[in-house]
Amino acid sequence: MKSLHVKSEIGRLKKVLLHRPGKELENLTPQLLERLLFDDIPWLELAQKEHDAFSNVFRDNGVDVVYLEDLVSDTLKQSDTLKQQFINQFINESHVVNDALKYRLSDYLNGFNDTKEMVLKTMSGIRKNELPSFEKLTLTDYIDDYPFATDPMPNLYFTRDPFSTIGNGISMNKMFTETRRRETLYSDIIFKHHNEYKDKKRYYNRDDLMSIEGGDILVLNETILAIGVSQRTHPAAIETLAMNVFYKYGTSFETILAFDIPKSRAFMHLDTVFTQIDYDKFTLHNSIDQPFKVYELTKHPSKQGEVKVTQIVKTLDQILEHYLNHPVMLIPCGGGDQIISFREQWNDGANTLALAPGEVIVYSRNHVTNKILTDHGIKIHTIPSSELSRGRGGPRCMSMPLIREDLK
Ligand SMILES: NC(=[NH2+])NCCC[C@H](N)C(=O)O
Repeated sequence: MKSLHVKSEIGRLKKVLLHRPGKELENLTPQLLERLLFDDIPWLELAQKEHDAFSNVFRDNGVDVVYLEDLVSDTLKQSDTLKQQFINQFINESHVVNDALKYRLSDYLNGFNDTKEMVLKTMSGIRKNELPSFEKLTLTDYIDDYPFATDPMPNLYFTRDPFSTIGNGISMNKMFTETRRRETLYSDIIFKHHNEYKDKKRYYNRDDLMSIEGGDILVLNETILAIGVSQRTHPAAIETLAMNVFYKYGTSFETILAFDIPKSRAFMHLDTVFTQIDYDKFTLHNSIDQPFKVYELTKHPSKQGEVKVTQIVKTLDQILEHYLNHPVMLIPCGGGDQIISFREQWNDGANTLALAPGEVIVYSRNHVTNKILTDHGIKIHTIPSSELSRGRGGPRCMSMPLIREDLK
């Protein structure tokens, strides 16, 4: 079996990548929330329990769960050089302001006997006052009272976004916000050096120019990708990915549908607008304006090596029916009720993760949407969500499928 294989959104899930939220959540303060893309401060202990319930749903359903922190530390344990290289890169990309602090950080991280503890420390953020022999050495130390030597990365539990499994390859995403950019250091090290994951085809790179995030990338089937043109994903990034998918690497993908969605946090990614729950059923954002502007990208029929772009303006169901070749049903979050829909959309009611066709993981708090799904014959696995939902992402955002079975 290949170590990466995802040719749909709904094929039976066999292996998934998660990150169990850690101390990075305890380094959130009201002052940092907006910049670190949170709306509230989750209580870590309960967030971890909720996350464990999430991972148990996978295990109970035959899905192999792997954790980001384990893959990274297994990779780094292979060689001291690699570990040092990772530490250096982490410090460089954390925008540490002076050399004295850089040396202290490097010593501190090298002082961990346990590589996984060291990795978790880079994720949680390092406070200046936890560095050994912290004393004021430089002008910055005297005057700058910012508490962190390196910022926490609270969004790491949204493993959907930093890289995306596409077929048997990946897109190593370039994150839109500075605060999420270092997250791809972890996936980068895995896909460069982990024995099972190294040397996979890369359709995008973290140092490419324009941003693209995994929440915007949906694998509709083995020939079609849907990608949101959002606040976070730039059209030029989609064009680069298209060139790589169509020409540079032989892949099965022939069409990319670029969905032009509103450029605002309320429509953060395409997977907050719709997710697939069955062959013919999708959830839908409660207040998206229709028709959609969608751009079809294909190999140019006459100009070798170029991408042909065709604009289509249609409703979402018309678009999906045309490309999937069968009728589809869109199920609006909250059933369209003015109050319920906004409330449940706020808690990612439309953001489901399929374990198999017609079987999805959802947040328990979105009980109205969940009931509608059940009424439509969908099997739902509910997970507790009072803390996890404060990061504004649902089950799809918190998971990156590595292997799905092909659809029949
Ligand atoms: N695929 C998703 N919709 N991810 C949601 C990520 C939420 C996260 N707080 C952010 O703003 O980046």
